[in-house]
Amino acid sequence: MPSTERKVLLIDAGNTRVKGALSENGKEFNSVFNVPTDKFRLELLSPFSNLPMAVSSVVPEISKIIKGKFPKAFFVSQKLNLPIEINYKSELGADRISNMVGGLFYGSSFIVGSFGTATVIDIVVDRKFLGGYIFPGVETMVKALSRFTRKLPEVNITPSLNPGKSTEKCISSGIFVSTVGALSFVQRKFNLPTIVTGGYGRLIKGFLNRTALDENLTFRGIYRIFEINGGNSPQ
Ligand SMILES: Nc1ncnc2c1ncn2[C@@H]1O[C@H](COP(=O)(O)OP(=O)(O)OP(=O)(O)O)[C@@H](O)[C@H]1O
Ligand SMILES: CC(C)(CO)[C@@H](O)C(=O)NCCC(=O)O
Repeated sequence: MPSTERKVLLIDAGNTRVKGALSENGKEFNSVFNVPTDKFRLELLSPFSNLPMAVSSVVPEISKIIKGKFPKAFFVSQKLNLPIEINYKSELGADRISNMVGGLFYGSSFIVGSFGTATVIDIVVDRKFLGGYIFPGVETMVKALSRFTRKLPEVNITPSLNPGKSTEKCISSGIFVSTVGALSFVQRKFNLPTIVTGGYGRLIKGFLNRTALDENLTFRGIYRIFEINGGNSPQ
């Protein structure tokens, strides 16, 4: 079989951006697109329409349009056979499931920190999901402060834990400390190695101990879940 036929198109549809990557082995990931969620168009998938497709989506509209055109596309969900035991009273985000399964690459007990539109911290102990934390993502905090106050501007975040001496620096440090501080608190509580992913993961990693950065964590998990559920077998 030519190698192109074994490639899988992986899609991570988040609230701010939709990302696509190709992988042949679940270890290397070649980014093929990364677009704002409201600019996502099916044409982006046309060059890959012959490949199997595995999707993690937390955006129902994106799931719907992909399913409409590609009914065989594989979607990550709690209903699948998963290598992590999950007992959750709501529908757990597909990105959280994928990130935790991606985390198994590093061991069977860990913390995942995902810094997207929302910041999510999830705890896995002995391949069992213990629970998590969801709070506003870094950019979401920036926007919310500006939106709900009269005098606070939208600022760029500079990674610093030092107290600010201007409005801009106070907001930047405040949001940075609140995000790094939350993860640091959870690390102290659970004493587990940590994997961070998402836009601000790179900036945050440098301020924490026992923390690895994996920008492909979601793709890693999607691929693994696809594989475990026989996504490679002919239909
Ligand atoms: N390399 C980077 N350095 C700093 N900030 C970044 C970087 N990449 C993305 N960001 C910012 O981080 C935020 C989160 O980005 P990321 O792509 O991880 O998630 P997202 O797609 O925005 O979130 P979601 O997955 O929830 O849609 C975005 O607002 C983006 O502006
Ligand atoms: C928490 C987010 C927004 C993080 O992307 C996503 O995983 C989601 O929409 N989750 C659904 C709700 C939940 O996981 O409990």
